[in-house]
Amino acid sequence: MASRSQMDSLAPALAADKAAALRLTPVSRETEARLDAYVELLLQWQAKTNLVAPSTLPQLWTRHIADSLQLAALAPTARTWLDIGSGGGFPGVVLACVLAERGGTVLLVERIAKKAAFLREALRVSGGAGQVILADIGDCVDSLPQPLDCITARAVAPLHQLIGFAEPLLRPGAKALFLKGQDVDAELTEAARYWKLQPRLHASLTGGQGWIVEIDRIERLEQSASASVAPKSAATGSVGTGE
Ligand SMILES: C[S@@+](CC[C@H](N)C(=O)[O-])C[C@H]1O[C@@H](n2cnc3c(N)ncnc32)[C@H](O)[C@@H]1O
Repeated sequence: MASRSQMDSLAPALAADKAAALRLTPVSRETEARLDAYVELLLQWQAKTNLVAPSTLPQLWTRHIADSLQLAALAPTARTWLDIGSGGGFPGVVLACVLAERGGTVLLVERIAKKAAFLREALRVSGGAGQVILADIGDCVDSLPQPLDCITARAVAPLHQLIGFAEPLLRPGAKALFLKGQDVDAELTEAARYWKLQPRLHASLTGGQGWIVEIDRIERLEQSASASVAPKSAATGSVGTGE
């Protein structure tokens, strides 16, 4: 566990970062309280289980929580969510905190037992609305409760693989929201070898080189094909217009 003095020395930076994050992605007092409980637990577990890159801890709220919260605004009517590879809880636990108030639930699929144990404890202390499934997503797609309204993933696998996981689950009216970094164009080009897509790209509210790839329809190509997806230059660049 992180020592008391380590946590105390982080407190001023975290307080400023939290204020910045909640200006970007405002939440209710109830959701904020849930997120506070989650953050406290994450800081306690961080020393024994590497849940986030240690260098990002002072920016925990902007780099991780606001990054996750922005997805809720892109699918405001979605009730049943699936987060693939939730790890330390991004975006899954954060979305569970939002959905506890909004109404809805998140399935958090994680294949590492220690992280799944953390996720269960995070849902317990925060009161987030979710369920943890300890499994490889490739092994449990067929047994997941359905229908799903929204599928998410961050930092889990290349886009073409995520699309492969999502394809059998993405019914009409549902969508996938994948958080991606600066290589999004290359990932879209690679994905277009296997899938016919019409993705929408949203620039991340949290800045940097982040993008959200929104996909609401996936067709498998019979044979490999050259790129058929829009490059980043055709992005909407807008968050909050996805519904
Ligand atoms: C780099 S971490 C990212 C965690 C979190 N999504 C985030 O953005 O902070 C990737 C996580 O995905 C999990 N993971 C990778 N492939 C997976 C799979 N096929 N099924 C379930 N979990 C997977 C790993 O165990 C790990 O916890």
